[in-house]
Amino acid sequence: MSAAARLPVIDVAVAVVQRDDGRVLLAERPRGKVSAGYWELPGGKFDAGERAEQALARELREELGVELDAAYPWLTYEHAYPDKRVRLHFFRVLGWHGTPHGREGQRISWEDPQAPSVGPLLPANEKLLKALRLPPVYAITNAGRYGVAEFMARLEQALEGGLRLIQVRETGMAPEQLAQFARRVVTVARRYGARVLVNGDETLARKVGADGVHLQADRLMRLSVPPSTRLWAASCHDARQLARAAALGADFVTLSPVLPTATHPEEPGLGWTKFTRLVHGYPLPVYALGGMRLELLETAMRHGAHGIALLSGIWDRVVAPRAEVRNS
Ligand SMILES: Nc1nc2c([nH]c(=O)n2[C@H]2C[C@H](O)[C@@H](COP(=O)(O)OP(=O)(O)OP(=O)(O)O)O2)c(=O)[nH]1
Ligand SMILES: [Mg+2]
Repeated sequence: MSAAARLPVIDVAVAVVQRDDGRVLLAERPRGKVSAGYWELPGGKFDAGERAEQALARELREELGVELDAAYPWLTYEHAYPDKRVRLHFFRVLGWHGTPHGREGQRISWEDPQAPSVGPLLPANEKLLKALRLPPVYAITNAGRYGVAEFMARLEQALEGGLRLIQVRETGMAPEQLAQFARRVVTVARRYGARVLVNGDETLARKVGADGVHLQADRLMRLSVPPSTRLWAASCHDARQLARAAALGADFVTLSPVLPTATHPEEPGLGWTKFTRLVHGYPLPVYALGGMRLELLETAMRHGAHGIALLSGIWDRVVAPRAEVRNS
């Protein structure tokens, strides 16, 4: 056992307070506390007998003078400092009242998680910022259903509507056709700053200039070394697979099937209760997959999901074009 593993773990509730414009509330650690001068997300240690949500509400009141109305559990991960280990229980704070201000004399600032202008941040927060850069919707291509030309039009429409993360998965295409299709998806995604993962094939992902690879669960379980692409994700269906993805350091996972799907309507799926149980305490962002519709995003988040993954529930939808997000 390493020295760090022997240190007791301190549970900490941490608030991800995000405005509609995506900016996140960061606070400077006050003078006199450990790591003074570092910037962090507001929060603090559980008091004896407190549950995570209670600690979160109390810390927001004490540190920022705001009352918590609604928070969804998000990631939970541990970080080892030289002299201690902390288990950070992150929550997305979606409702609060009052005006946040530094009640302990600390500076606070609403920051773009992509490029915070304050710092240094606590080293433990790096993973969190990476997770924050993942959008709420992950769309899986379905050109087999529409034909490539029609699909590309729908993809463009979804990108106009704000889609920023795509998985290329076309089981019916021959290799050359798939490569050509994946290239087209990457080209159009780039114009919107959207990221693309290719299902199952690292070599193809590199060849077409995609951001990474998305592995099926059986590949994940056989893997000894994680893919070296910028981004990688895996499909999980149970606790063992989730644990494996976490151990290998995936950027995110999908967990499925949550609800009955169009292709397997007779299968009940995990249901939200089991989904919540599986993702409770999990360190990586989880997209709920299976029977999802855009309307279910908030339900999924309430049950601990980072977001939702959609295969059919997105392309059928006519998304109103928003001229202002076009950056081609
Ligand atoms: N609040 C917060 N703490 C973090 C983050 N990342 C991280 O490693 N930590 C660590 C730093 C601290 O060792 C611990 C939280 O302790 P704290 O000093 O905020 O605790 P507290 O608010 O209860 O303060 P106190 O009662 O000890 O004065 O967790 C983060 O993003 N926010
Ligand atoms: Mg604190």
